[in-house]
Amino acid sequence: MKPRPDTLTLRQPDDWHLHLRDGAMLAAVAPQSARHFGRAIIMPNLVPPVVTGDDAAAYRQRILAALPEGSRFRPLMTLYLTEASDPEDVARAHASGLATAVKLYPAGATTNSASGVRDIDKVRPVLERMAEIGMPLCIHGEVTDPAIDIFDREAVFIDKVLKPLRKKIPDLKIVMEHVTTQTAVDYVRDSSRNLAATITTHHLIINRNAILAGGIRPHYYCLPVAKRESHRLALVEAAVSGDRRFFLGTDSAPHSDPAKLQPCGCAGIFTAPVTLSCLAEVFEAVRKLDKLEAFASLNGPRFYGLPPNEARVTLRRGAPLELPEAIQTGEGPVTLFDPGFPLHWHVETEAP
Ligand SMILES: NC(=O)N[C@@H](CC(=O)O)C(=O)O
Ligand SMILES: [Zn+2]
Ligand SMILES: [Zn+2]
Repeated sequence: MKPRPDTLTLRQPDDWHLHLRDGAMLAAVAPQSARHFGRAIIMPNLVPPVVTGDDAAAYRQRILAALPEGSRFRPLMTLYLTEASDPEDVARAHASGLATAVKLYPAGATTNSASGVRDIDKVRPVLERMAEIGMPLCIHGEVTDPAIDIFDREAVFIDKVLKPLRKKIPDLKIVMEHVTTQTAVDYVRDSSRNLAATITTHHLIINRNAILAGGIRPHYYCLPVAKRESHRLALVEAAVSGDRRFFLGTDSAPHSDPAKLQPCGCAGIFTAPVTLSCLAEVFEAVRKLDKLEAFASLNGPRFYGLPPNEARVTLRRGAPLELPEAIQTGEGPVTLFDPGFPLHWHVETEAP
């Protein structure tokens, strides 16, 4: 049997789905991602949302201002698709290099999605324009029909929305964000082109028992909600497979503890600081550490048509990490994702 490796050097990973928020929260969480990641696709679900090219330019400046001195972290901006989005504005923002992608939230599907899309036909001119110019669409893939069980909303979205959309606009490049089901994994695997999926840190680690068994645990509540164990196993299999259509999007989504610990608490799990250590444990457990670089550092840039990062990070096995339970922010404490097992992999990065 091969001895277990104690170090692993990879091209610096990127995060293809990240919430940085704004104001005091942005100031606290941006350095956490910038420590480990080269780039991140920045989610636009602020209040009010980042809709236009001008909104994205201003938000990008606020993100850059929140980074530590000398940081090389690059925020890749997305535009929040509304029924009033202007195809010309979207195309201009893409052509100038300001916006990397557009984000589709079905109205009401998740945190700050009220300005999202109710009728997908209304945004067809934008989507057709994006297909022409090769601009990817990132999708929160859940239906919002209250008659559909929350555990089925992703699978129903694939049938009712995604399949018809991909038939109508086959040239549109789509990322199904934060997939949580075997159904979604199979759908992506069966597609021939223009479709990929991000997988989060937490969906590789928890199933729905983490939220509900033995007491209700709001810090494990996110959307799409974690599913049963067989689905988690399908996600792990996809992530470690090396298949280029699956890559890391942490969906690190900080909310203050007071906002989470409520009779109706916010959805979102804050994983950015522990993601690389968690992933190393997950990949190692199935003896696929050699596939971590593809998942975290190579497949994402390839789908987005960008070069992988030149910098390297080294993961080194050591004593279990001692992590704070929460980070302090100007909006109150934000609890860190606890994977429920010790994290032995320490992250060493090249100095900026
Ligand atoms: N994933 C979540 O549970 N929450 C995200 C929104 C999202 O990505 O759907 C958030 O912005 O808090
Ligand atoms: Zn989402
Ligand atoms: Zn998200």
